[in-house]
Amino acid sequence: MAQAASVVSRLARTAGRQAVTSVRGAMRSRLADSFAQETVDEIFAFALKKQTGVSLKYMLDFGANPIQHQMILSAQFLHRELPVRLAHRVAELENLPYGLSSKPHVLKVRDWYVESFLNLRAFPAVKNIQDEKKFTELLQLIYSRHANVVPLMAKGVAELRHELASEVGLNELPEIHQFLDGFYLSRIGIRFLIGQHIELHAKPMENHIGMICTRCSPWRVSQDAIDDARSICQREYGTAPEVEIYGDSGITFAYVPSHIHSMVFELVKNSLRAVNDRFNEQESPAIRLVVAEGAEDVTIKVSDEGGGIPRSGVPRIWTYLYSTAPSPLPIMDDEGSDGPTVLAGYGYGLPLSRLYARYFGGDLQVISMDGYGTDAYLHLNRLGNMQEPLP
Ligand SMILES: Nc1ncnc2c1ncn2[C@@H]1O[C@H](COP(=O)(O)OP(=O)(O)OP(=O)(O)O)[C@@H](O)[C@H]1O
Repeated sequence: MAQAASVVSRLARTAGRQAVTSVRGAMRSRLADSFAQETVDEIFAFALKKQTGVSLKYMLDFGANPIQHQMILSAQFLHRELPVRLAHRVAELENLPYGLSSKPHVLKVRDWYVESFLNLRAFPAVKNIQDEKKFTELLQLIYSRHANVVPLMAKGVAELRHELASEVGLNELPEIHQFLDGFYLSRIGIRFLIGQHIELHAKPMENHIGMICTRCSPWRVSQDAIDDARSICQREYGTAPEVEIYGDSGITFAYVPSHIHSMVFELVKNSLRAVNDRFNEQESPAIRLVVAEGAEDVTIKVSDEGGGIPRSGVPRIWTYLYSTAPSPLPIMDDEGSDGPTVLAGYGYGLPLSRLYARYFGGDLQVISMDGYGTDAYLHLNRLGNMQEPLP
């Protein structure tokens, strides 16, 4: 697992470096159309700085006693680190192939990154708890500004796919997938760091250090995710197959419950759809979810008898915008408001869930038995001492 994650981070770092070096000319000119030369130069300089990763364990040790001194240290770290990470992403967004950089939705996302970069750079050094409080307000603003980045990027990529559909399928555009993987992975990291700092200010919850629950129960979180996925399935299909949980209900470990929830939700949602589509009105076999604890990982397996995935289609399930569900397009309005959650259709569920798992050194594997069903293995790194993968 650690090996897989380090390969991801190595690939992502290489891609990031290439983007930064080759972007020099294009970035300076396109950015200069919308921003002052001084801003362009500053972003360019920050895009060449090295990003600094943290581990879940570091966050746990650091946030165990969020005394004022630590809050200030955390704010100082973010004040230094976030502009570097944002500048790296601006550089990439300016240098995308096939004209993706000039798509209005992508430009809008880029402008959010530039705005947040400028806000952070304009903020004076954090020296005391008053500065730290104001800085946290800025972090809140940035956090909500970027809330709809995923749907907006999806819209830009969907537009590109539509344009190129006659020449080449998006699945044949590995650069776009590599970019999106790195971009979304970085976003997960940025939002986790900001979210963690903001949460340290919230009313303390038992066994919680910010967003991390030190006694997170994968069983309980999975049960919630199952309930949520089944209720959406019920709404769409009028019925929802049973989901049975097996394994040790007493397992607890330090992890971010909201991450587990969203990954399990996606997996169960996929299984519900497959089983429902295969069995229609007939009585369907239950989906089985197993929770197991090993020395390194907590693994959650979701197995269904929904007919599986044809072998030739398996690599495509990891690509963005591949879905066999009828598209719920228009994806979202310009502001990216999601509307009601639907059971499937964007093709983001699996690739994004895998990134969430990899962010903390875990992984997601999907093994299909065509004609029978699918097993998804979600490996969660229980030690959390992996360094963040940094694209
Ligand atoms: N358990 C499964 N059984 C059969 N096919 C599956 C299963 N899980 C995934 N797939 C296939 O992989 C495709 C991509 O899945 P993914 O979760 O990435 O996107 P989606 O569910 O179509 O859309 P969304 O972005 O809303 O999650 C699905 O459309 C489906 O064809």
